[in-house]
Amino acid sequence: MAPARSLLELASTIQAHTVAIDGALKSEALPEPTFQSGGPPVFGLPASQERDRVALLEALEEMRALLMGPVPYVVVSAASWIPQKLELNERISYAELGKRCGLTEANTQHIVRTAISLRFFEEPEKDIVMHNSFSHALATVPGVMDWVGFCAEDVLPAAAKWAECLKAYPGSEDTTKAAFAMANGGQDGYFSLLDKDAKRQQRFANGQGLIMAHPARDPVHFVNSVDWSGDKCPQTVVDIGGSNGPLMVAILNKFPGIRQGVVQDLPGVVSQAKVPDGLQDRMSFEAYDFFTTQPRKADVHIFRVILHDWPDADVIRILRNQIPVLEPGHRIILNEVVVEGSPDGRAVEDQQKWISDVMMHLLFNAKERSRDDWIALFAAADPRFHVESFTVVPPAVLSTIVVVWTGS
Ligand SMILES: C[S@@+](CC[C@H](N)C(=O)[O-])C[C@H]1O[C@@H](n2cnc3c(N)ncnc32)[C@H](O)[C@@H]1O
Repeated sequence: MAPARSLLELASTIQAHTVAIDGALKSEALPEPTFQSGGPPVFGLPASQERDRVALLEALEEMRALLMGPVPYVVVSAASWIPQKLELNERISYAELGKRCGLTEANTQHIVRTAISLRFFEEPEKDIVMHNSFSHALATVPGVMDWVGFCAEDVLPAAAKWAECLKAYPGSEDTTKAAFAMANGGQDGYFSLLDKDAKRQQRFANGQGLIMAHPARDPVHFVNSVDWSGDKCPQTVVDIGGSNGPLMVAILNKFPGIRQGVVQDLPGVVSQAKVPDGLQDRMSFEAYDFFTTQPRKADVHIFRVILHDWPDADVIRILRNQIPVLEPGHRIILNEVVVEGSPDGRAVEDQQKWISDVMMHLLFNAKERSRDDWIALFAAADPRFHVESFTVVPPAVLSTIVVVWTGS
């Protein structure tokens, strides 16, 4: 654990990074973030400032924690349909908003005032409510409500079952014994339940799209981390569990030498996905279940934030299913969080990784893995896999793990 900084040290760190961010906003003529209605909903800071933004958030979080003490935070999943019932700049009474949402005036007031305390909505005059930029973003930014819905309806009920589940199935690595399964009838693991529910599956894909577009997870970090210059550029690439294809689009745009890029996912996902204009002759989608033998030969098979969703025994099955199409020198490339030891005090990044670890456990009975865990898993799947390299360049949070097939 890094030593705590003094209040004055923190204040000067905050000052330095704020000056850097302010300078970047001014030099690019970008607006400042604001809570005011009509303000930009997303802080559109250039990617070059991501390190300053994270360092600033870390210093602020440390300062806040020091000043607040061990006060529990209460996360309120305010009735998620409310933001969509209000237009930008519209001012209405709680009674009218309640009518639109099918809630009583009093319940609406309780929920919205709690949300106001968390910086969503505002009350410009007594008992009148309107959007601020945060609540308007909930109603309008693509993927935000899908992510809120996933957290409220998939994650929270699982979280409520977690303690019971840990006692009922200690140490289980079976997805059908995860807290999510327990909260949903105990028959299916997460993805098999989603495969029977097209709306929920689409909600997950949209929410995931939003999260994966975050500057720390942007596909740009993957394409910058692979050495595919000149002769090293693969001809054929398959992205397994590639959802609606954001990584493949970034790959094909950066590497025109790639002849064919195939995105594989479950049938319900690929049937909704579209190849963007300009990539029709190089990119395609195909249905493939990675618990069956891989049918498609390629120079590179990618798994991006896939294997952390699965317990060790399932990962081993998934990896072995790829072997029939591998030739010597072919690569499997992972893009995954790598956790090392106990959190080292870099609060923002550590919290993201360890909260993700908890989510993997309660949804899938899976986990985030260390470098040694990944090496051991490939060795257990087949000793002919050689883990060649781990690369992560901050502000990326996902490591690129290159694995070479050495068998015949
Ligand atoms: C966490 S998301 C990752 C999506 C994408 N790779 C990315 O980087 O955003 C997991 C993906 O695995 C897919 N998936 C789950 N089970 C699968 C299976 N048995 N076969 C193929 N894809 C599967 C899901 O549909 C989902 O798109």
